[in-house]
Amino acid sequence: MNFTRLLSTINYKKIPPSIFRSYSTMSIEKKLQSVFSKVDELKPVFIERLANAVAIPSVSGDESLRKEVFKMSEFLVKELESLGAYDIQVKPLGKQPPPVTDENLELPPIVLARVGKDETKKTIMIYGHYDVQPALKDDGWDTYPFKLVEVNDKLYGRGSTDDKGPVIAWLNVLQAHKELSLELPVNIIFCFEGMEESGSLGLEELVGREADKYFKGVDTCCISDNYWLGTKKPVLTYGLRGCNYYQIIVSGPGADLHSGIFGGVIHEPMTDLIRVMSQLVDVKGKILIPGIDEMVAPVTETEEKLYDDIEFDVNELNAASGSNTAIYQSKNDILMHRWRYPSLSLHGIEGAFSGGGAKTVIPAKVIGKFSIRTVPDIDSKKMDQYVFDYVNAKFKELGTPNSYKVELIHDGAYWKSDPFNDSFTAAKKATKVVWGVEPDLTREGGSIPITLTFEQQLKTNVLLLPLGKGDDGAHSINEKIDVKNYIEGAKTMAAYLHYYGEI
Ligand SMILES: C[C@H](N)C(=O)N[C@@H](Cc1c[nH]cn1)C(=O)O
Ligand SMILES: [Zn+2]
Ligand SMILES: [Zn+2]
Repeated sequence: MNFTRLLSTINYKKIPPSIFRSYSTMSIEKKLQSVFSKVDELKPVFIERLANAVAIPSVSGDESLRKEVFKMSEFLVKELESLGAYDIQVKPLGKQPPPVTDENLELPPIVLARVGKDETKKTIMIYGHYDVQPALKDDGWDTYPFKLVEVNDKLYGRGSTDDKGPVIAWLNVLQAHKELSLELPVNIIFCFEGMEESGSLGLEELVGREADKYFKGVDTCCISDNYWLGTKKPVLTYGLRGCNYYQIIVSGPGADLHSGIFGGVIHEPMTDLIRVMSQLVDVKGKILIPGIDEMVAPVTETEEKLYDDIEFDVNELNAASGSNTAIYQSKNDILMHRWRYPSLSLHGIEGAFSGGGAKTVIPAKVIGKFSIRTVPDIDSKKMDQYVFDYVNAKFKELGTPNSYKVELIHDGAYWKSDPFNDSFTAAKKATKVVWGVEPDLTREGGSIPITLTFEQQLKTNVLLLPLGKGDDGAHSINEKIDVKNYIEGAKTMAAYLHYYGEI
């Protein structure tokens, strides 16, 4: 039975009014028992809802798929409407700023929605993103990336863990409450964006504009858009690295050329680019651009001790990467280099020959892409200048007549907070009640560009409540979320709302 048909079989009017009265005297634990049973009962519906979301290839980084990103926003609006959200606003963000191929490309909208309007209750702002990373079957996926496939209790598909799984899990929490006719213990404001994987363009300005309007009265923010550190233990997260993404454009010849005719007699753009890109970082991950490491905050004794309690080892890293390629073997080194030191990664070269076979071409124009993950206390603007100066100096050393340009595509700030506020307390209780263990407190190596803005603009704290495991393969091939994490994750979210509501 499809999801819409299943919903239509439920007659909400037939629920006796006595149910509403009985909840008011119930303990949180009793209410949660009902919610958990309902979540278990609705598992097939929840999986189908995620399948419908994954089927929309909402890749924000691919201009040709922008209409799919819009379609995904419409999908969310329909789901929110059917689950009782109100004041749903689809906020346009205007045109995508350069660098962009189509100057008229519209940014996907921000979807805002409210659930509950009880002034005696606290208000939680829940953020998630409905865009995904690119994915092609030919990248090496075992199955078509935009069809959710269940194998051995794991749900495979692009966005299953990042971030459609968690976004849909919040909607599942609404449905469980609705079907139980159980009032939510807090007011919720949803904020879903469609450009997170491409630098959250336009969102910061929107948050600034709406801070005292739509977001007025927010007590805390909760984001489910990262992952457990390993595969066994749930975590709560209090830090993120930032991300500044750059491109280097090199062009020379008027067209792609025959390497037999022009090889050895002209300056090749690709040779220049590779020479410069190879001088950005060494093979052990050391950033070669002067000035960046010098801005990193020193390690304190208190911080050093925090790593001792965390469950993780190099085998978990190797398992998640599917290799034995770790640079560091000790837990502390791995965690510090993932969480509190910057890293520079080379991502690709647009315009380079990348197919099978042996095409003998000299590409006329190539664009190298790389990013730097930033940490406290790196000054983002200063770092940009160091990058530009270094790349320009390296090109000058080449003495090439090819033209070159280095530019920032997007940036997003790092964020670090204190994991000892009411929101973390509620999430710790929720984790314990669902998973039976205390969560580890972690930082995340990835980035969620808008996090710091929420904290600053809404003058509140942010909790990261990840659902998926460290081996989910976010951004990689065969991305998945375990059915258990998806279902127990929804329970954890629900329990978090109830415990936060009672504080
Ligand atoms: C952690 C989050 N799920 C994520 O994947 N964030 C992206 C954000 C980003 C920044 N620039 C481009 N994308 C990431 O960390 O890569
Ligand atoms: Zn992502
Ligand atoms: Zn994400």
